[in-house]
Amino acid sequence: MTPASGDTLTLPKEPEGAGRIKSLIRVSRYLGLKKIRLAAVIILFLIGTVSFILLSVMLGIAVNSLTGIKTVDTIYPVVATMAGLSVLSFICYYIGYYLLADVIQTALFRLRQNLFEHMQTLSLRFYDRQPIGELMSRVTNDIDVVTAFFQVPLGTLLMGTFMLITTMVAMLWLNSWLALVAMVAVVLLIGIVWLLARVAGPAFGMLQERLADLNGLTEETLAGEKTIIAYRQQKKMAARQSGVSKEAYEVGVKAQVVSLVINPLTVLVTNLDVGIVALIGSIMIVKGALTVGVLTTFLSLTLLFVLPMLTIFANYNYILSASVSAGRIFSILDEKPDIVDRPGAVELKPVKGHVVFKDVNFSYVSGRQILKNNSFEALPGQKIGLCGPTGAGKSTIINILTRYYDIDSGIIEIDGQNIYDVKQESLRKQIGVVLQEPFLFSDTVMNNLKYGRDGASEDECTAVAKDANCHEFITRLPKGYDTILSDGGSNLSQGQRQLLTIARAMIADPRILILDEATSNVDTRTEKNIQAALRKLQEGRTSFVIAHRLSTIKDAHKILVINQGEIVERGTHDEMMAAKGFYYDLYMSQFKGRVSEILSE
Ligand SMILES: Nc1ncnc2c1ncn2[C@@H]1O[C@H](COP(=O)(O)OP(=O)(O)OP(=O)(O)O)[C@@H](O)[C@H]1O
Repeated sequence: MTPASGDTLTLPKEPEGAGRIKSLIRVSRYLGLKKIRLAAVIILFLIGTVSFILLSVMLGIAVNSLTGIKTVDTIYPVVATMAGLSVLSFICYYIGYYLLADVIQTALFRLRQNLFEHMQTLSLRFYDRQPIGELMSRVTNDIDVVTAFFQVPLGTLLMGTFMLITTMVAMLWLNSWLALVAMVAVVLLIGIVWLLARVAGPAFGMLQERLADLNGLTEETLAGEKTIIAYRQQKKMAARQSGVSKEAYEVGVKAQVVSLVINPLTVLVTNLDVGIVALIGSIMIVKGALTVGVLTTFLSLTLLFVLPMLTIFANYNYILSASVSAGRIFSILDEKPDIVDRPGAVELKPVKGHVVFKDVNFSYVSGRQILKNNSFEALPGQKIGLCGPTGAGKSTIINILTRYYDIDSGIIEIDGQNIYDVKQESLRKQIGVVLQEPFLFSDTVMNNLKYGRDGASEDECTAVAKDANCHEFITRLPKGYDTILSDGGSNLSQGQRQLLTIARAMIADPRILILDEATSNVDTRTEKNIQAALRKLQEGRTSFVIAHRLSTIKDAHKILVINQGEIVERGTHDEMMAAKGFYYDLYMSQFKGRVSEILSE
C-alpha cells in the first residue's frame, strides 16, 4: 500500500552555492583512486605546458636575435629548439591524456558502484520518500552529467590551469609591470563569471530537478501503459509530459543562454587585453624599457594566458551542471541507513518458528501511529491468518516482523530471541515471503529459482519445481529452465509467476513464511494448483497468511482480525463465526457478495 498523501518526505535537497563547489571537489577526489597515474598525468601536463610556454619565450629570442642581423644562420638553433619543444609538448600531452582516460573511467566506475551499493543498504523508509523516477534520475541522469564533465572538459581544464599558472610565472619573470597589465583581464573575467554564476547556478539546479520530474513521469507512464490505454488517458498523459517538458525547456534555455554568453564576452576581454598590452609595451619600447623580442613573447603569452580562461569558461556549463549533479548524488550517498544491526547483534540460529509480538506500536511517519499495542503469539508450525479491511495494517505487521521498518515500542521475539538483537540478514534468511505481486528477476527460470538459496543445486530446484506444480509449464517454455524471463517475467502468466515465487520460497526452506494474498487474480484451475503448492510450502512451517478472501484462511490455527491498526478479534474461524462479531460481519459480507456474483453469472 502506498503511503497516504502528506506522509511523503522528500529526498534531501542538493546543496547550493559553496556546497556545490564542495561537491565538485568531493567528486573529483574519486580521481585520486589511481594516485600514481594521476600524479603521472599532472607531471606530464606540467612538462607539456612548460614546453609550450617556452615556445613563446623562444619566439622572443628569435625576434631579438634577428634584430640588426643580415644572415639567418643564427635563427636555426632557435628554430630547432622550438621544434624539439613542440614535439616534447605533444608527447607529454598525448601520454597524459591516455593515462587520464584510465583515471577517469576508474573514478566513474567507483562512483556508480558506490551509489548502487549504498542504495542497497538503505531501508524501505528511504524508498518510500520519493517516486522511483526521481531516484532513477539521480542514478542515471546525474551520473551521466558527472561522466560528461569528467570525459569532456576535465583534461582541458587541467591543461588550462597549468597553462594559466606557468604563463603567469613566465610573464612575472619577464616583466612584472607588463604582467600586471595583462592580468587586468583576469579580474574582469572573474567578475563576469561571478555575475553569471549567480543567475546560471540556480537555473542548472532547477534544470536537474525538472529532468528528474520528467524521468518520474516517464517511469510512471511506462509502468502504467495498460491502464492508460484502458482508460484512454494517452492524450492527458502526453499533455502532462509536454507540460513538464516545457518547464525543463524553459529553465534549460535560461541556464544554457547565460553560460553561452560567456564565450563572446571572454573573446572581447581577450582582444582588449592584447590591445592594452601592445599599447603599454610599445610605449615601454619607445622609452627603452623593453625589447621588441620581450614584447613579442609577452603578446603571445597574453593570448596563452587568456586562452585557458576561455576554455575554462567555455566549459562553465559542464562545471556548473556537474557540481549540481554531484551534490544530488552525494545527498543519496550521505543518507544513513536507518535499519542497522545493533552493536553486538548475533546470528539468529535456525529457529523452530515461535513468533511473539508484545505491545507493539509502530508508525511509518512520526505522529501517525499505524499499529497500536499489537500482541499475539504463533506457535511453531501454526498457520496464522491476518484479515481486516483495506488499510487496516495487515501488511504493516509483516513489514515489521521482517524488520523492513523498525518499531516505535514493544517487543518482537522469534524462539525467545528479540529480533533487534540479531543480525538482519540472519533474520530474513529464516523468513520466506511470497508477495501479492510476484517479482521475478530478468534472468533464466533456473537462476530465478536459485535466488531462493545460495548454493541450491539444479536437481534440487527441478524437484521443488515439480512439487510446486511448476515443472510442467516450465518444460513447455521455449528453452525450458534456461528460458530468460524478460522484464520480471512478463512472458509468463500471473499464475505461473506466482507458482515460481512459491517454488523459490520452497527452495529457501525458511521456518517462517509470509504469504500475501498469493492467490488473487488467477483462474480457478491455476488457483487450485497454487493452493496445493502453498499447502506443501506451509507444511511444518509457521505461516502468516494475509487474506482478503477469508476462505483461504478458514483452516488457520488462529485468525487475527485487524482494524485501524488494532487486533480487534482473534480465534479460529468457527469460534469467531459463533461469536458473531467483526469477523462474522466481514465473512458474511464477503459470502453475500460471492452469492450475488454466482447468481448474476
Ligand atoms: N510506506 C508507508 N509509509 C507511510 N504510510 C504507510 C506506508 N505503507 C502503508 N502505510 C499506511 O499504513 C496503513 C496500513 O497499511 P497496510 O498496507 O498495512 O494495510 P493493509 O491492511 O495491508 O491494507 P491492504 O489490505 O489494502 O493491503 C495505511 O493507512 C497506509 O496508508
